[in-house]
Amino acid sequence: ETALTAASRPRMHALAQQNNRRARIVNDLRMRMEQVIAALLLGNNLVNITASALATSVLIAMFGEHGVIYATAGMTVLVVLFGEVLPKTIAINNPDRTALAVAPLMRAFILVVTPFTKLIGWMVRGTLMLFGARIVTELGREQTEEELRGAIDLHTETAKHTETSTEIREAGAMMHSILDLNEVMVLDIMIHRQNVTMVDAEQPPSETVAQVLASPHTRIPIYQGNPDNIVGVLHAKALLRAVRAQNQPTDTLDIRAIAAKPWFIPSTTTLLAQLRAFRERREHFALVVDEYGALLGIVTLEDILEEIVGEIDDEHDVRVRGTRRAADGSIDVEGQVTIRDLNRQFGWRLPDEDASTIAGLVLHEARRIPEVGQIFMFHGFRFEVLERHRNRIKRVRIRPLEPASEPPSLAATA
Ligand SMILES: Nc1ncnc2c1ncn2[C@@H]1O[C@H](COP(=O)(O)OP(=O)(O)OP(=O)(O)O)[C@@H](O)[C@H]1O
Repeated sequence: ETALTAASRPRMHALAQQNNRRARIVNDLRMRMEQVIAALLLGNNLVNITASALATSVLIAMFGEHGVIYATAGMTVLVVLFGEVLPKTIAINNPDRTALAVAPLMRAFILVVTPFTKLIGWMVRGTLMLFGARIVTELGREQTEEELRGAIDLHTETAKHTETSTEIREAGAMMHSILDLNEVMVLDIMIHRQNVTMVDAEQPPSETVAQVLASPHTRIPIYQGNPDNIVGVLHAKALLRAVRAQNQPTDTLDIRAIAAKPWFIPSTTTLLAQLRAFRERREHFALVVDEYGALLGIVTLEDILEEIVGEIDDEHDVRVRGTRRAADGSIDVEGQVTIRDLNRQFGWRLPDEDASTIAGLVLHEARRIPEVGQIFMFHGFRFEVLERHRNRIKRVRIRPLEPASEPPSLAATA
């Protein structure tokens, strides 16, 4: 029982995948732990009680009434030593090997005593139900994930002083990020609409060509009338082909006809779902909309992959847009920069549960529209509002506080 409980779940799973018969039996037994415990206890008690009864009767025959004391002392030592401590110590020190070794025999034994254990099972369940208790034989999804995260950290921790520790730490961070994909939404990582390069469908095509050439990006959304009304996504290569194929002046190009159909996705889509959608649709670019269909921003395949592997810069990419290091070491950040990007670039741990942009975080913490020049201190950082436009915070200066001067809660000064 000790070995079965302590054996590594991931390892048994991996062995079973490689067709290891014994590992399959271990997994199978673990699925019905209730039966295993009942069978083992039955066998255990049967052996212990029979041995004690025999020893007592033999020793009484030899020493008279004192035989009871000798039998109790002798059997206690034997049972505790050879029946409990010794086998459990072996099992706990080598759970995987022990579990694999005993599993087939244990399964056969369980089969034989099934009629009795079934009876015991009913009685146990009946009694538990009487007290309103629930029986859990396997770990839930959340617990398994916790266990997996713990295993990753343990692995990283043990490699701390080895030559490959940096690689292992990076690999550990990637594995955590993969597990996060199911929890993070596109809203948290998208490029906000204000930072998206778009072109007006109604402007002269030659201007569009100039804008596409000037942009570091390959896919440019086209809007008609106002930026909320996206009518297509222009691929730079499609534009190049059209320009090349056309003998007339560029201004006669039909930009809307060249553009691909826009693909809109809800902002609450998880990164895992979006990754799958990108692969299934063989697309790299999606427009993120809120529940009313209003455009919030864009997300690309690269943005999701960066969540796993960290920043991927290609020859045209710009480092986190909207951040600049000030002379005193603080960072000037545009309001629309996402908290996730900042945390990643500067190794900070600002919370991104209540707001996804830095302006949103300041508004959330300040609980009012702050004035320019106002300073806030929270989450171990000092935030100074540098620029505001109407109700929007446009620029903030951020500086990590010295650990000693970190205030316990929000403090605002005008
Ligand atoms: N039109 C756009 N406006 C603003 N940001 C964009 C635009 N297109 C892509 N990005 C952003 O640029 C980064 C790189 O994305 P991605 O590599 O998919 O596109 P790209 O910059 O057009 O480069 P590529 O030519 O490799 O496709 C991502 O963060 C993505 O969100």
